[in-house]
Amino acid sequence: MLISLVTAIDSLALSTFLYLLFAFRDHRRRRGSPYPPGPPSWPIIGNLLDVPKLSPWFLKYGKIDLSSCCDVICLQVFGQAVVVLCSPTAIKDLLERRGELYADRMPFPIFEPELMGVEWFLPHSRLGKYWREGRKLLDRSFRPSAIALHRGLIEEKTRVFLGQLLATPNAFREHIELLQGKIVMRLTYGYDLKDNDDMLVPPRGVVNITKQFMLPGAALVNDLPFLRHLPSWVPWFKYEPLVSQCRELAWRTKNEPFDFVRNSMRAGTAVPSLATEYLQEADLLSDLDSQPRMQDIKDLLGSLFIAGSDTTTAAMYSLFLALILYPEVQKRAQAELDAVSSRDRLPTYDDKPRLPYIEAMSKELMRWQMVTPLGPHATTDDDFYRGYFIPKGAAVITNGWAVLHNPELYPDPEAFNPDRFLNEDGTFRDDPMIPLAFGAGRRICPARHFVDTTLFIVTASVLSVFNVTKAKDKDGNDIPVAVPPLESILPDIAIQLPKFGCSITPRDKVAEDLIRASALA
Ligand code: HEM
Repeated sequence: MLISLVTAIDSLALSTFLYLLFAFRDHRRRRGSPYPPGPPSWPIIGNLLDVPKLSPWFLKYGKIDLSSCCDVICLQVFGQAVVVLCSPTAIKDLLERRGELYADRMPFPIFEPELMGVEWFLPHSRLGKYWREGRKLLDRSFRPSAIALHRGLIEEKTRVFLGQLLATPNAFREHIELLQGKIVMRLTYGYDLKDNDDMLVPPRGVVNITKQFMLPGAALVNDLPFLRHLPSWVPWFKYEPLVSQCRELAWRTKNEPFDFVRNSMRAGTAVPSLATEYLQEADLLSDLDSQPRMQDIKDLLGSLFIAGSDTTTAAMYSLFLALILYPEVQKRAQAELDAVSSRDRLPTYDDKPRLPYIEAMSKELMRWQMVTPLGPHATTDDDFYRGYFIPKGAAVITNGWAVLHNPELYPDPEAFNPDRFLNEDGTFRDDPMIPLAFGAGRRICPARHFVDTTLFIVTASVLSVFNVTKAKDKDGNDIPVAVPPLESILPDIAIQLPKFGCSITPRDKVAEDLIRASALA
């Protein structure tokens, strides 16, 4: 009895000592500055219970009054600081002006090679040689002047897409997925996808599994990394089957298409692509198995489909939702298109200067159902901002949704209204805030101009030949469709709208003939 009392007193004394030591060191490091304000927290777990489980983060932390001082919020989860930036000023000040300090990513122990095996995925990779060299290559390949080289590819695949919409309009969601897959696989590997199962099963599987483990609190091993050393048969390790499955899919994601390129290069049949370009430049042609440079290029290329699939298909999917909900927008866009192309050809990217409304529509798409509302960065050193302390290793989340849905900046923000991006004389008005849809700072999406171009071409092409309206029930009545309430959207890295139906019909015989002729061209 006496011994256990002594042990209890010892433990209490030790805990108090450690707590005071930690508090003292923390205070010295903060130089007396407080962390940014945030909700009250519990001991040890901190704000774990404040991490939204059912509704997305941007909803909970996007309703903050941006005119107040609380556009920088701090939560603590198991001692990990999570800073949420909710205003353009805070995002610019920190992610852009102090870019180097805010360009890291959070470690995700569950992504390590011996667990899920996706540590090579560039958007997750920590700062270092792999990221810097890979990022340099991507910035070059996706710079605005280089996109001109890819326009023909986007237009070609979009024509095939129109043909598929004509043949099986009800499968429009699958056609969108295939369109995106075709564009990225051809661009990256020079590979022509045949259907949605061809080469795409592994990367889609990786996307579906990894996204389940990325939000704070989603996998205990991310917060308590030592848990990964426990054997996989320990009962709490309930996600082990998914983890092993992901490891195998991740291996196939980067190796299968890369082997295709390597074999076609050896056979002299390779189609020019990012893969052939990077390999030629790295002077690896004489030794196609050279390590580790080869490995880095393989990893970088493998990242592209994963990074671009859910995101771009979600944006295209929201185009169809906007078209059925806003028929007046559709009519105006078609009138603009008809004036430019006289309906005897499909529009091309070169028509853009004369299609300001279509350009405004593609910008509004990125704002309206913003696909990636949270860009998670991490700090590489301690920082002080407006008198607050932001520690080294803090997760820094840019709440782009809060900015792009702020009613002071975008009145009636839930409405799809391309007029936001038009001047009074009808010319297109650029908006410096819209790139937030692609993140901010050094990790901003390198493919943003490519995505802009794709959305423009797809929007213009679809509207020039199709009418998109609500689907009908068996009695011929419109099936109602609504924008899903934000509360119903599950937390995800890229927001996916729930499935909805629509009727996609050629505008007339002229349009139908044009689709058939272009799909064959
Ligand atoms: C609608 C389509 C897309 C959206 C909304 C989007 C959005 C984003 C966002 C928010 C980030 C993180 C930015 C940050 O941390 O600040 C990102 C990173 C990235 N995206 Fe995209 N993206 C899209 C399409 C694509 C496509 C088509 C590709 C490639 C073909 C791509 C490649 C990448 C890569 C490689 C990164 C990692 C950059 C880095 O960590 O340095 N994205 N994207």
